[in-house]
Amino acid sequence: MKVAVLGAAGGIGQALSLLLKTQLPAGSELSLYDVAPVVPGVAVDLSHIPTDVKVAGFGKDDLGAALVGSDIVLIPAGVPRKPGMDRSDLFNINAGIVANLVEAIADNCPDACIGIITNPVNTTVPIAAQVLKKKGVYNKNKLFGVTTLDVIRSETFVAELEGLNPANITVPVIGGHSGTTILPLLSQVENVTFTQEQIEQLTHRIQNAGTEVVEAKAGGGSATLSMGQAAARFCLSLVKGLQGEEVIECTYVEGDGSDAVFFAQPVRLGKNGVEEILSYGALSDYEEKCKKDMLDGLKGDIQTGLDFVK
Ligand SMILES: NC(=O)C1=CN([C@@H]2O[C@H](COP(=O)(O)OP(=O)(O)OC[C@H]3O[C@@H](n4cnc5c(N)ncnc54)[C@H](O)[C@@H]3O)[C@@H](O)[C@H]2O)C=CC1
Ligand SMILES: O=C([O-])CC(=O)C(=O)O
Repeated sequence: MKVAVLGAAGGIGQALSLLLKTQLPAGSELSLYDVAPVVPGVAVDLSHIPTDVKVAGFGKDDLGAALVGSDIVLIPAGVPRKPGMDRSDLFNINAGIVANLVEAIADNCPDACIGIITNPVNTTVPIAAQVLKKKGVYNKNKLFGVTTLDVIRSETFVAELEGLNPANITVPVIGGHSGTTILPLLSQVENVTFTQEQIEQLTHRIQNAGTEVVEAKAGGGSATLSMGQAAARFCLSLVKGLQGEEVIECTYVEGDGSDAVFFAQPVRLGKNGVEEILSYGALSDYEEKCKKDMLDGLKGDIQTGLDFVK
């Protein structure tokens, strides 16, 4: 299994690469690409960890070499938020970065599964889809917006509130990855009952958890360590799927379009990427209203991405 990380020298990239170096199956290859000159050093540093995962670093002129033969490409390249910014404020810089990187993926490893981490995810995933379509290699079952951070935050916050082990909690999170488009389905958490007030407070905290980190880092960036963990979990699920196991994850994909063209929802991963888009089940009245209220915003974010690539 070959996994490429584009933006590997950044805050997320380094945390993610460390986790993959220690957790990918034996015999895997990890290919680290970044425009920052430190990237070969990150690769050398990781290569001293005694696991059977080969690491190679690629600088800015070697994107093709980094990508060739990749089964999975993860993209955390781009700029993060500062306090006072929305994720959509990152569009001007990050849209072009994602478009260029995805174009290179189309040229060098068109069959790879692609996980987009770069914000604004609601918009960068449609951009990636358009670029792949233009190149004639779009496979909707292999393009993912990584929304796993919303899932692990939900698991953590529910466990904290209820005094439970987060390992035993599952919370589906649907919609998108910014503000109210993040919709945790707290009505579906097993063996826990919340008051309406608790549901509203938890929902608000999960939707604003990115901002919580941005403000706590006070200008030093956004979530990197928890995102590294989230992306590693998602990547390892993709690996298991490609190896023939069935795994379920919530992720932002092109589905049947019944809510929006791109929508985060539970999917069954397998040898072909998405094997099946799963139903997210019945929503409570509150969740139904939250979904209805956010859909126009999500659709607008998607259209911005579709319009970016002419
Ligand atoms: N999907 C999600 O849940 C989350 C997404 N993010 C997003 O992830 C992105 C990265 O965040 P951080 O790692 O904190 O930022 P960072 O600034 O620490 O790292 C970004 C890296 O990307 C590299 N880079 C920039 N342009 C590039 C290009 N054209 N090709 C390759 N590498 C390039 C930079 O050199 C840098 O090393 C941001 O857009 C952030 O908003 C952050 C947290 C959660
Ligand atoms: O909030 C941000 O800008 C980074 C992010 O997507 C998150 O932490 O969920």
